[in-house]
Amino acid sequence: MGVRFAKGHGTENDFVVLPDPDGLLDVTERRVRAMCDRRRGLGADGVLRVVRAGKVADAPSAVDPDAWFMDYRNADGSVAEMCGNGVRVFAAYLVESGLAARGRLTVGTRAGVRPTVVHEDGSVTVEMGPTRVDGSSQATLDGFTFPGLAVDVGNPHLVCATELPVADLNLSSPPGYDRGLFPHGVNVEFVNPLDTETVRMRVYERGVGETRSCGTGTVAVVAATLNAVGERTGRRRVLVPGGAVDVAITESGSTLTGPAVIVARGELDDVWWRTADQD
Ligand SMILES: N[C@@H](CCC[C@H](N)C(=O)O)C(=O)O
Repeated sequence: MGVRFAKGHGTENDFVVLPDPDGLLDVTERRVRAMCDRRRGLGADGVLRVVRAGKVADAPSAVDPDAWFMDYRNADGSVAEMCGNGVRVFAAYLVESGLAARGRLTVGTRAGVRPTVVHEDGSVTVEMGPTRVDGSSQATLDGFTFPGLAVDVGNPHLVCATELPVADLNLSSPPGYDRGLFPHGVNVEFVNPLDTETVRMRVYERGVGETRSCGTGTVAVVAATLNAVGERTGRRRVLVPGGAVDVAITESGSTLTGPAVIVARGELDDVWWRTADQD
C-alpha cells in the first residue's frame, strides 16, 4: 500500500497534500525535496501534511491537540511557520475529503490558530492574524537596490515597492538581503501599487524560489502599501502571476480570500517513498 497524496494549488502556488492524521509518516527533508521536484517527483512549491496537532512535537500549545494541523514544508525541505495559500488548499482538502464540514473551520499552524471559512463557490477566507511592520531594509537584485519594509505575518517578509514594472524583473536568482536583520532568511516581494484598490506583486520565496503566488506575502504587501500612505487599515486586491487574491487589514488582524483547487489524488509508490529518503 503506497502513501496517499493529493495535489492542489491556490493561485498556482502548488502543494503536495499528505494525509497523516495519526502522525505515522516519516516526512524527512529528503522526501520533501523529492516530492517537490518537478522531474523526479510530483512537483510542488511545498508540502502540507494533514495531521492532528497533538501528534506534532512543535505545534504551539494554543492549538487544540485534536485540531487539524497544517505541517508545512518548503520545497527545499525546510520548515516554515505559515503559508497563506497553503491554509486555503488545506481547508479545501479537509472539506472535499469529508474531514470537515463546509463553512467555518479551524486550522492549526506553527504561527498559531487560523480560523477559516470555505465558501460555497470554493473560495476560502483565512483569518491571517496580526501583521507587524518591523522597519526599513533593502533588497538587491541584478545590480539594483530596492528599499523595502520588513513585515512579519507569522513568517518574515521584505516588501519592496518599486517603479520598475515587476514583470520585467529577473527573479531567476535569489535577491540579496540583510542577513543580520533576517537571520533565518526572508521572503522578498516586489510590488507595483497600481491604484487605491489594486497592487501587483512578484515574490521570491525563502526555501522555494520564485513562486506564482504567496498568501502571507500578499498580506505583507497590503500592510506595507497601507503603511506607505499612512493608513493602518484597509483592503486591496493583489494581482500575482497565478491570479488574484483579496486582502483586508483590520485593527485586530487580517484576512486573505482566494481560490483553492484540489487537482488530483493518488498514491506514491512504496518503493519510490523508501528510496526517496536515500538520495
Ligand atoms: N507560499 C506561502 C509561504 C510559504 C512559506 C515561505 N516560503 C517561508 O519560508 O516563510 C504562502 O502562501 O504564504
